[in-house]
Amino acid sequence: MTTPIIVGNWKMNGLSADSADRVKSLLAALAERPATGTEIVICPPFTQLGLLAPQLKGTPVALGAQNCHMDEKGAHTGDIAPGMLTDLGVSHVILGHSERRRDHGEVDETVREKAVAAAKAGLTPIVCIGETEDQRQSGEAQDTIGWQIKGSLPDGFTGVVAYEPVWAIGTGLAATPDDIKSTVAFIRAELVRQFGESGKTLRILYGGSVDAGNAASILAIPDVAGALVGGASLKPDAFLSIVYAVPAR
Ligand SMILES: O=C(CO)COP(=O)(O)O
Repeated sequence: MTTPIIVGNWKMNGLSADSADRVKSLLAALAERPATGTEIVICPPFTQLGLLAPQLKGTPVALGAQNCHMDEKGAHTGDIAPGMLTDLGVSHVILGHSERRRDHGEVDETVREKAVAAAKAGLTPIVCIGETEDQRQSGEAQDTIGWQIKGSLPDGFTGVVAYEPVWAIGTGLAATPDDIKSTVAFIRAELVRQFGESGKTLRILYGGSVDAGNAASILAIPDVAGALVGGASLKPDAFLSIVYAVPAR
């Protein structure tokens, strides 16, 4: 059976005090009302990982990073190796987010290399794919996603795929459940084409303006295993509403 997964991507938000408070609120609520059977991951900025790791140890909330390098170590000023993340107790890593593709020249090939390195270090890669508004308008959404799947996911991939239409990120305009359903069906078909049997069980998340109001309708889509949440993950109440909106399957 597929384990649902809700991932909070804090992006470039969080100083020591507010991060610790946010985690404290999450843990207190989850102690009162556990979300048994749902994997919950928060991905704060690198600077918070070492501080939050002890707070999260032994709790139902796992710790993720927002990027990593593809090399184990070496002359890469300002970069973080996968093994440095596991060393802190990090278990997941977001790779190929559209904001990194946009701001840092991240391309499918580097995402793939990072996914290999992350898995080798014992991290679960969460690889992001999704079309821009221009690609959508010009009818290239599926081609784009198809290429991203081929290019970003390495052989033997066992991580998580996050479908995040770029136009839906941070806009308050989530894709409609019908659109998500048809795109996820396309992604599933591509995964099966690329990976055979194992492509049938890889988890697919949706991300892009998921909030407390729309989470239930998105998470009810049969092949959507969870959500990658940006803005709403900074508000414990909203994030918890999304966690609790996971349907029993
Ligand atoms: O990019 C996202 C998560 O990775 C989505 O961000 P928002 O939920 O703020 O739209």
